[in-house]
Amino acid sequence: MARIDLDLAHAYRPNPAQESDYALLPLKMSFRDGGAYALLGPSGCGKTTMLNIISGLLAPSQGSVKFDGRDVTRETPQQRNIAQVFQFPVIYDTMTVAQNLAFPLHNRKLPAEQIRKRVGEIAEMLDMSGQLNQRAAGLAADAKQKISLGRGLVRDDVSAVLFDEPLTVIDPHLKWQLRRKLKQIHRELKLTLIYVTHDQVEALTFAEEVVVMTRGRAVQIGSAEALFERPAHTFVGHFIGSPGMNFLPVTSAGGMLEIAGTRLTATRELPEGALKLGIRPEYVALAEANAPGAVPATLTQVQDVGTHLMLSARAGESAVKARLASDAAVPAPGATVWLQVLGRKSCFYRDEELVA
Ligand SMILES: Nc1ncnc2c1ncn2[C@@H]1O[C@H](COP(=O)(O)OP(=O)(O)OP(=O)(O)O)[C@@H](O)[C@H]1O
Repeated sequence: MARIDLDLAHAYRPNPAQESDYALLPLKMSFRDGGAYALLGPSGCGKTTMLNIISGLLAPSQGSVKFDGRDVTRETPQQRNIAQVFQFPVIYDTMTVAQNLAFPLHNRKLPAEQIRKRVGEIAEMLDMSGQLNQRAAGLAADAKQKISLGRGLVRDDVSAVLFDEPLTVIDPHLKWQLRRKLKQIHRELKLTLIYVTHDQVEALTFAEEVVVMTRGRAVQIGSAEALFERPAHTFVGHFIGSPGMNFLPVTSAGGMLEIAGTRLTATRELPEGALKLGIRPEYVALAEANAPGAVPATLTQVQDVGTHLMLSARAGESAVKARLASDAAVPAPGATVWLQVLGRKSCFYRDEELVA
């Protein structure tokens, strides 16, 4: 296993001049030895570019990649000792499940007994013990992808295992099971795992730390809790959560805040000037009229989604959502409600970056 340090940028075109010429803007970040990471972001944000630079399939146009302090920037995936699992199964159809799983170990010329033991362990973790002697050709797509996952995880001497949207071909129910399985396998094997996905649920259930990316930038690296509670960038607030964070323009002056036409006393020290207040729908509450930290809003919609109520309202020019208990007393759409938006859970942004 290795600690991985990136200090690089990448442009597919020569002589990049502006930000949009870069697939990855200059970044400096580290992946801890034995950590489970997800690279999360919308299509085109640079996830696969970053993964390919880590694996050695792609050399960065600037900067370096280090494994345990050693510069590996020009090394191939084989030299870096990387295992990879792709979107679609990469297996040998004519071999049995056991032979497929054993293949990376045979290549390393491990003793037969050790191979047999390790293949048995991995098959058990993936619930494939009963299929070891079946030919891969006859198996369904998801079983084949499980073999691919197993082949990625079978060696314990790799620097890291990289996954590029590995559950794409798996049906939703099994996907859920496999995500949990991968997390369990990580706890048992302590491999460094890096997992690319555009699905926040997949990233948040699998990884200890999630790297959130947008337009070639890694805007935050953090636990599910940190991304939810203290998004470092408005993109994270918006992208993580369902629905995402509410944002309201705020003017801060001398300890007072003007939010949606209402003047409120700031509950903590804030920079002066124009800011954005970010508050998760989970933390917006109904309040009494003129309550401290509350603003008036017009209720536009109330949805009962079974486990809770989702309120949509308009405060000044801003749309605000609030998630309330399903038995909350809520007036009909059109009514004025007071929404508690200031409190311990509020975050403040300037130029899209968290400032308080
Ligand atoms: N081989 C290439 N040549 C030129 N541009 C590329 C190449 N590969 C990717 N890009 C561009 O680099 C940017 C980042 O792409 P990348 O594939 O890394 O994003 P991604 O987040 O993995 O997206 P997806 O989930 O759609 O694969 C995109 O603008 C893409 O069009």
